[in-house]
Amino acid sequence: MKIPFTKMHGLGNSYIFINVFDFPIEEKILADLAKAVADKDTGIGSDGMILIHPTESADVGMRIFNKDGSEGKNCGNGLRCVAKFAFEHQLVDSKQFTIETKAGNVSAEIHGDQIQVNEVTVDMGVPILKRSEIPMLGEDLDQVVAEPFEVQGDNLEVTTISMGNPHAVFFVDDINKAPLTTLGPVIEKDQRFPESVNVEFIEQVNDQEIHFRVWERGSGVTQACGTGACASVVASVLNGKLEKGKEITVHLAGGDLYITWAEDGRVWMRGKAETTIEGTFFMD
Ligand SMILES: N[C@@H](CCC[C@H](N)C(=O)O)C(=O)O
Repeated sequence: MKIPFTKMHGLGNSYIFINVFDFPIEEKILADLAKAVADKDTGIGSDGMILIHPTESADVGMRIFNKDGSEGKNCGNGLRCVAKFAFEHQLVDSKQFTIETKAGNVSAEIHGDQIQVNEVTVDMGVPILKRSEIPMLGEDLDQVVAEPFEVQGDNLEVTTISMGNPHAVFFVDDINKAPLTTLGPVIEKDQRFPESVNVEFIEQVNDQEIHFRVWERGSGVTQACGTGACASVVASVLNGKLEKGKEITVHLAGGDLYITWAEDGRVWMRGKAETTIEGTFFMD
């Protein structure tokens, strides 16, 4: 099978995008296809795969698959890339439109024009805080903020947020010493998170900036995570480290995202989306 693809990234968080408006793909091969395209040696190399598909409920639909073939429900960097792709390929006819995800519909706005999309803003919706809806096991509190969390003998504090997908946020004094590759994979699969979890480490810089590193569920260390950046700003506000209603610059390994947890409860994300390769993937 010869599959046309576009490789895009948001701040280095890269996905292989397949436009299934033009090229329908059988459901049963999706997990294997995601693993195959993501493989850097025998495939293209990416953090996963995203399908851009027709839908009745929004202007365009998106499905995200992690590097290990598991399906996520939301992807902030992917949303900005899908918005750029849909606008540039005229799947939509205005700069503001809606995108369906498995976590619900969001709206996106293009900054730029057909020649150059500079940035995309996405209304990421209202974060979910209730413990059972993260989901996280334990007493069903309305929010889990700075809760003691013992892992491999380390006594940490966790704040959990769902942006349609689950995030466990930990504050550290020095981002360069965050236990990303040691505790990241352990926390990802911790039994307290029945659907596994994306793991973020945050260092507060001042009242407008944070440093951010992520171990993503199903993909491991990535250069950036849009939903994780949103979750981290929400977690910082809940811990009294940042103010609601202010735009926060999140410094990720791959660049900056601008996130606001607005007074009305909605989270806004603004940042770049870029195209790197177009081609054909050969699959047996
Ligand atoms: N990189 C993404 C999130 C992708 C999905 C995630 N790994 C999950 O399984 O929930 C982003 O930019 O938000």
